[in-house]
Amino acid sequence: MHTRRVAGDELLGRLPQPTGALSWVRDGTGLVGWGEAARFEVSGPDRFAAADRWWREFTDDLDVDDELGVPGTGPVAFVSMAFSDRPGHSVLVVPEVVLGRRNGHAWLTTIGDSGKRRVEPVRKPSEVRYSDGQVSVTGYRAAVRAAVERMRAGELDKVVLAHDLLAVADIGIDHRFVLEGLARRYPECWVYAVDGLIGATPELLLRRSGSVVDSRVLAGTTWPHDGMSDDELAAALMSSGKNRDEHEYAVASLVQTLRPFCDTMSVEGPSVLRLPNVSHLSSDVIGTLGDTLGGTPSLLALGEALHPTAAVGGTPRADAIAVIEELEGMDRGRYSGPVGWIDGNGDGELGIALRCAQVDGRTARLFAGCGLVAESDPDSEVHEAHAKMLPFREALEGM
Ligand SMILES: C=C(O[C@@H]1C=C(C(=O)O)C=C[C@H]1O)C(=O)O
Repeated sequence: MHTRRVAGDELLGRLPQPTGALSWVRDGTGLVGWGEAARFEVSGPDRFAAADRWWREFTDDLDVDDELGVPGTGPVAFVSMAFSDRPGHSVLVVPEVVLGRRNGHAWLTTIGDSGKRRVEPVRKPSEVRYSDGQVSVTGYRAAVRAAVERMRAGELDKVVLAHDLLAVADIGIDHRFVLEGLARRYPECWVYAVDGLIGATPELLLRRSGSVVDSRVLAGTTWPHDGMSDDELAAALMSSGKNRDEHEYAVASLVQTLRPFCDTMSVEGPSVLRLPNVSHLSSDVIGTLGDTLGGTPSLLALGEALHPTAAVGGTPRADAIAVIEELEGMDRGRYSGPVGWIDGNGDGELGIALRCAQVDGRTARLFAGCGLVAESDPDSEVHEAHAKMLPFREALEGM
């Protein structure tokens, strides 16, 4: 395999075909890929370790010719892990072609003699119809109410419940059309696509660049309502005890899990991250990895320890997972699991797969969830989940 410097500043615009897009792009930088040189699928509680092992063996056998030698050059796999230990299906895809841009570098990596693909024009659907997914809005409201009762009874502190929505377009969905729409409206988010899971997430589970790791924790959300200005919404979010509690649980759980791996750690925040559809309380956690026996842990090994954070599971983690299994009543698939890319040195970026849908032909299954605490109101949470589905809906409809 070869990595070469290239000129040009397009990423998503270079994807040649309507399906099979691979993407991890934020504000014009990142990686896109196409073609499949290799694929690894796995499920179960050992999925992270199995994926890590497979990737190490795969890269050990490669003959790499890399002109640049920076994170994202050389061998790269796009990663999308299932939320749940079971059921669940996780996947690593090694593209035939990777196009990357970062820190003033642009590069093209190819495996074998591949790369030439017919370029098909991007297609826009003219009609999209929606219907209930596995969990309707009514079912979701009831599940939220039941979860809030459990928290008022002191059974747990926080749990994240989600529901889904089906969209059917009049033509096969062109992954590139959705990705371009998401990237245009959400430049602050990581716009991703792996094996049909497509979305724009504002939340970074973990990035590893050598010994430095960082994470963006989000929890505590508001959305435009009651004619409030953006500044009023942000001020209300910062001073909301309910949202600050929810946020604190998420930061504390991340720090606690990452600490054993780190020599130093710091937290910046919370501040308000403003997106077109919602605003979140946001904190950045930065750490330096310490040397454990045999070196520093890979991104996938760290992802295994961190997932699921309180942003998508809850607190305490095991109690929250049990409540999700009991009350949510759907298979999340890869929604709310880690998604991103890894390279041959164990570096890379894993976001949390939010604001997304699983796309298959003309159908997209959209997901959104909300962090619940004892003070949560079921009607507000229904509105919040609706607001979180807007990015994908608007991109699919071409708004
Ligand atoms: C679970 C989702 O989002 C998470 C829940 C949040 C909240 O409840 O405030 C905020 C950001 C995410 O951590 C989702 O978008 O589906």
